[in-house]
Amino acid sequence: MFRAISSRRARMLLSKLQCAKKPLSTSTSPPPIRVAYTADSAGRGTFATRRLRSGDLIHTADPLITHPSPSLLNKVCYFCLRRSGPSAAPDETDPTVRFCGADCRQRSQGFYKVEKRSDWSAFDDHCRLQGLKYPFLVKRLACMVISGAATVESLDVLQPANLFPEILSEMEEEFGLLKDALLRAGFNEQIAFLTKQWYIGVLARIRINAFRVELAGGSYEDLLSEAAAAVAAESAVGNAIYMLPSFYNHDCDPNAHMVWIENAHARLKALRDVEAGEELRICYIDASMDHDARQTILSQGFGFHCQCLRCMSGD
Ligand SMILES: C[S@@+](CC[C@H](N)C(=O)[O-])C[C@H]1O[C@@H](n2cnc3c(N)ncnc32)[C@H](O)[C@@H]1O
Repeated sequence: MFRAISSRRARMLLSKLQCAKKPLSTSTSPPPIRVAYTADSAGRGTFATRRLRSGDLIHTADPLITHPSPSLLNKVCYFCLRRSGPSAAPDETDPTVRFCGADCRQRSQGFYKVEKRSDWSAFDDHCRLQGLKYPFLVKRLACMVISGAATVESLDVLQPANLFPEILSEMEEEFGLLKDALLRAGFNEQIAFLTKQWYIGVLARIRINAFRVELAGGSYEDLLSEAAAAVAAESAVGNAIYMLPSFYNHDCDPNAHMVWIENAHARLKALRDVEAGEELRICYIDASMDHDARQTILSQGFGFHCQCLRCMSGD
């Protein structure tokens, strides 16, 4: 039914999956899924290796890269995206940044030290004015690479988006501002990897693999601020890149979904009974939209024409 990935690709994928240095939580047993090529045009996908029941936790996943939504910067943890309670003190050197605790502060140390050395005002202002969120993930990855917390090739295994010439020219400005901020801070040899080609390659992967992190848990107070944030069109606490979840394909009537309770630590859950060998698919968009709206967003945002059973039935 599907082509298995070659052993060299499988080894590469495994090493990528293991590259997150310390997970937000640990799980010992391997997840009941495997990544393989689908029989249709969707490329690689995830398949159940045993029967799953509706509601089963398939696996959890920790992000490789996170970044808070720009407007919630002082309201969520700069590392794990947990909503900060009254006890979360702002960073001593930057009142706009908060860590939820010593662990997140310690685990951010490397990239944050690099980030703190640079003046990001031009880059940040440009992204905010243009309403861009993904360049913040590239900025964080670049700082992680410089600090040794991630490798230059961290995202290479993920599928890139096809970029149109207009988007490529827009990226040139962000790239220039990112590089300039790091050069001005005295990073020279350390940013030899930071070429326009690297920037575009990373952003092309982030565009179709980034998840909007929307927390399901929370107190009444959180719900109020969530409602306020939703009004301001900012219901997500941030964006994050995951490795294994990036291999889940889309279906408008999915059999799996990804949930976040308190922070960017994600849970992949079965939405109905799934047989061994069946492909697991999640819904990339708001499933309540009508057929035409879903098709437009999937085609413009993800570059594919959805041919799931729901779309084929015209629903
Ligand atoms: C997050 S990736 C999913 C994993 C990807 N198939 C791979 O090989 O890495 C998203 C991309 O997968 C493809 N894809 C996902 N769901 C699809 C579907 N239902 N039909 C066709 N292509 C799909 C599209 O190219 C989309 O941009």
